[in-house]
Amino acid sequence: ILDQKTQWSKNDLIVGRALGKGQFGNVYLAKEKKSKEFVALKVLFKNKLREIDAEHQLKREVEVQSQLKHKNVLGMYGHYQDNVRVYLVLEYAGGGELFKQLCKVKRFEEPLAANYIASLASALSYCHSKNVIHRDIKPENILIGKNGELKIADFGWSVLAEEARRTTFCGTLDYLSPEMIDGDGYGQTIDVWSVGILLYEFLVGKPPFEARGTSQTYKNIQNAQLRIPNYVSHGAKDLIKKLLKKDPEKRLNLHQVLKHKWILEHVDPDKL
Ligand SMILES: Clc1cnc2c(Nc3ccc(N4CCOCC4)cc3)nc(-c3cccnc3)cn12
Repeated sequence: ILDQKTQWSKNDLIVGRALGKGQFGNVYLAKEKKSKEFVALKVLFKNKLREIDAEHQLKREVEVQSQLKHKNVLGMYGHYQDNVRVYLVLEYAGGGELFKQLCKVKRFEEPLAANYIASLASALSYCHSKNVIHRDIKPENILIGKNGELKIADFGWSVLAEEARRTTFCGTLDYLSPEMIDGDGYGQTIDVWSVGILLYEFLVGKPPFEARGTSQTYKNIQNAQLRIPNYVSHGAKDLIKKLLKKDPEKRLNLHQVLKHKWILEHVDPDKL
C-alpha cells in the first residue's frame, strides 16, 4: 500500500495536529485518504533550508531513508513539494519520542534498555550493510512505534560511508566520539560509540561525559573517564566499557553487541 505508492501530493492526505516543531519546519499527523493509514508529514521550508545550504543534505536524507527498509528504521513513503516547502511522508511512530519516555521515567529498567540497544544495534548493522552511517544517534532522533518498538529517525546527518571521511560537525556534543573531536575522519565505529553513550544514558539518566562547559565536555570525552554508578549491573557495565573505548579499533562492533552476554540475558533471540 503506502510502500508501493510512488507519486504523492497534498490531495492524498488529510493533515491533522502538529506532532512536533523542528528548526526547519513542523511534523504533522496525517491520514492517507485511500488506505486510511496514519502517516507523519514533515514540512520543511525551502528558504530556511537555503539559509543554511541544507538542500543537498535533505536530498541525501530522502535518498538514504527511502531505500532503508527495517522494522527499527522509520520508513519514508515519499515526498513532494510546492514552491515554498518540501514535504516528507514518513511512517507514523505511535509511541512518540524515546527522549520524552526517558525524561518521564528518568532511567530505563535493564531489560527495556537491553531491548532498545538490541533493536538499535540491529537497525544500525542493517544501515551499515547498506553503507549508511547515521552519525547522529541520540534520544531525540529515536521514536517509538505503537507497539513499543524502537525506530531510528532523522537521517539528516547520515552519509553514505564513502563520504564519511569528511569531518562535518553534527549534533550535540555529548554524543561526539573522541575521533570525531580529533577530526581524523571516522567510519561506522562512530555509530557504535553513540550506542554506548545511549546505553549509559538509558541506565543512568544522563550522558556519561556531560559537563557544564563545552571544553570540559570535550576533555571528558577525550580522556573517556567513565564513572558508572554501582546500581548498574556488571553485565551492563561490561558492555558500556567495551562500547566507549577511546580507540575505535578496540570498540565492539555491532554484531558483537548483539552477542554480548547482557543483551542475551534480556532479549529473546528471535528478535536478534
Ligand atoms: Cl517523523 C514522526 C513519526 N511519528 C512521529 C511522532 N509521533 C508521535 C506519536 C505520539 C505522540 N504522543 C503520544 C501521546 O502523548 C503525547 C505525544 C507524539 C508524537 N512524533 C514526532 C515528533 C514529535 C516531537 C517533535 N518532533 C517530532 C515525529 N514523528
